[in-house]
Amino acid sequence: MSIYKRVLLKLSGESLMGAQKYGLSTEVLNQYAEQIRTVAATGVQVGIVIGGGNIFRGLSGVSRGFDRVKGDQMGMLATVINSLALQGALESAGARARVLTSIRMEPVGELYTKAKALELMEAGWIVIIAGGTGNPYFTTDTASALRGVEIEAEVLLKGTRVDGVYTADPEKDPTATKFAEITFDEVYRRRLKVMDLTAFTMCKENDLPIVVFDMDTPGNLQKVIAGEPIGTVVKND
Ligand SMILES: Nc1ncnc2c1ncn2[C@@H]1O[C@H](COP(=O)(O)OP(=O)(O)OP(=O)(O)O)[C@@H](O)[C@H]1O
Ligand SMILES: O=c1ccn([C@@H]2O[C@H](COP(=O)(O)O)[C@@H](O)[C@H]2O)c(=O)[nH]1
Repeated sequence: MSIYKRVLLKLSGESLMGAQKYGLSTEVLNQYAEQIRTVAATGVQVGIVIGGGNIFRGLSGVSRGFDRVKGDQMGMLATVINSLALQGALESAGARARVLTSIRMEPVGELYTKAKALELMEAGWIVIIAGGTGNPYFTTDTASALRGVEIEAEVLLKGTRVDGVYTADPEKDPTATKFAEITFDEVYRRRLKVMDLTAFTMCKENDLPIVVFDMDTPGNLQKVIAGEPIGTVVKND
């Protein structure tokens, strides 16, 4: 059962490492693929954007002497590697998945357009949108907000390794408490780090609600799609 017709799922690149220090964990990929296959089988249209932090981030390159634009392009290519890996895991799980890229690179994937993404989703394909926004100085959080708004998703599902938005970073402050629901304005006021500000503002201005939830627990994606209150909902008043 789904309360949504179309969703944009943002997956953390860093989470794809699992217990490793770098790269891709087959176990995590297969676990994510199984959750996504299950919800897509209920008829909900699924668009996906994946981060690249398990491989490369442009900013970390700058600290090692890389040019920022080249570093960001390397980061965007890292998201393409992750997207192809997830596509493979989805196919192995028996799902139909296609990769569209924000930077032209056929035959790796067809160039992303809104029309192509909608055509595929309406025909039952899971669509993975790779390569971030295609531009440096952005993040995949911003890419997920942008693509979520473009494809007219009803919600941006931010699947991450924490189970919601807290009063402070729960990985640093054990006394932090979780919000079941919070407004965009309250997140600004409290300076909480839900997503980077560019991504966050894009969601607020276009009235795209965000659900932050723990993707590492099997079955959670299904629960979020069914409207169960397991994460944190961020929305306008
Ligand atoms: N107030 C807060 N509530 C919840 N999480 C918070 C908060 N402040 C900071 N965080 C941190 O945000 C992180 C989740 O962000 P995210 O999923 O974007 O990870 P990422 O490593 O940036 O992903 P990617 O690899 O895609 O760039 C968690 O590690 C969490 O500790
Ligand atoms: O639109 C975009 C998206 C991403 N990048 C670069 O890729 C890396 C990885 O993405 P994360 O969101 O950090 O996982 C990012 O650090 C940027 O360097 C980009 O340039 N433009």
